[in-house]
Amino acid sequence: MSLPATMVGCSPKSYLTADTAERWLDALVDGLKRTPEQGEGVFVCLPAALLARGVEMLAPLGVVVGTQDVSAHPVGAFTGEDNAELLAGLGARLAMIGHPERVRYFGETPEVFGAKARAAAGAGIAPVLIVGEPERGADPERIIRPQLDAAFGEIAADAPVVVAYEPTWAIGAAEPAPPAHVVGVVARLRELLADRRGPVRVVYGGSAGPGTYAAIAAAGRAAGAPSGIPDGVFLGRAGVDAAGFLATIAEVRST
Ligand SMILES: O=C[C@H](O)COP(=O)(O)O
Repeated sequence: MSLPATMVGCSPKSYLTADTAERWLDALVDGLKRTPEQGEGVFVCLPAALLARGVEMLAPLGVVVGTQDVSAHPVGAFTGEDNAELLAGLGARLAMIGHPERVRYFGETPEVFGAKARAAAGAGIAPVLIVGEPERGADPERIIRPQLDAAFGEIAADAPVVVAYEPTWAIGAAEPAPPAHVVGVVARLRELLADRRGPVRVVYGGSAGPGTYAAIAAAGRAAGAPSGIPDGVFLGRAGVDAAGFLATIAEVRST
């Protein structure tokens, strides 16, 4: 599976209901249809319950549709689980793995993340690996290396992956991580990912919205560190507002 060169996406987490999801999808379709690129370079990671509808509405525009989770278990007697084969068959091309909210609220461990990455990649779904340090001031590399290893120990070196750098302290915060900090970590992440043989994209998430990508790109240019500029941004709350998501898509495309 290939990945777009630039990737700007949204995980609406569990903010949507049946009604608001329909309005959100309608607004995205409407906004994307007004752009020459339509859904190129755009991705969404939806609750599994919205996957089929999201694929139906967004995939024809070229949006890459994925999920926020994937079962670590195969097809079988695992009540409540959404196995990777099922998700892939419904059109999922991405699955988020390792989000701090999965750790905090659902007790997921690096072993679970590894098993989920294996299941996703085995079904042809690219894992979106969420990595980042838990506290401001912590050494990102010390935390990120084992997070990457937990997944990379389970999937082939040529499997496509998206790595979302999301420092936990910047998720659901008043503002994103400082642009210079993001540039430093993303540049190092690209070095850590250099031995991957398949497509790899690096995006930034954590209170991102309109203005975030432009600020990081400006910091990367000012530092003479183009490798520190991520391939896109990954929105949570700000993207639940379709206008905010569309504005961010336009910004990334024009930066
Ligand atoms: O996956 C998305 C991130 O957790 C970002 O969420 P946020 O933009 O609401 O901070």
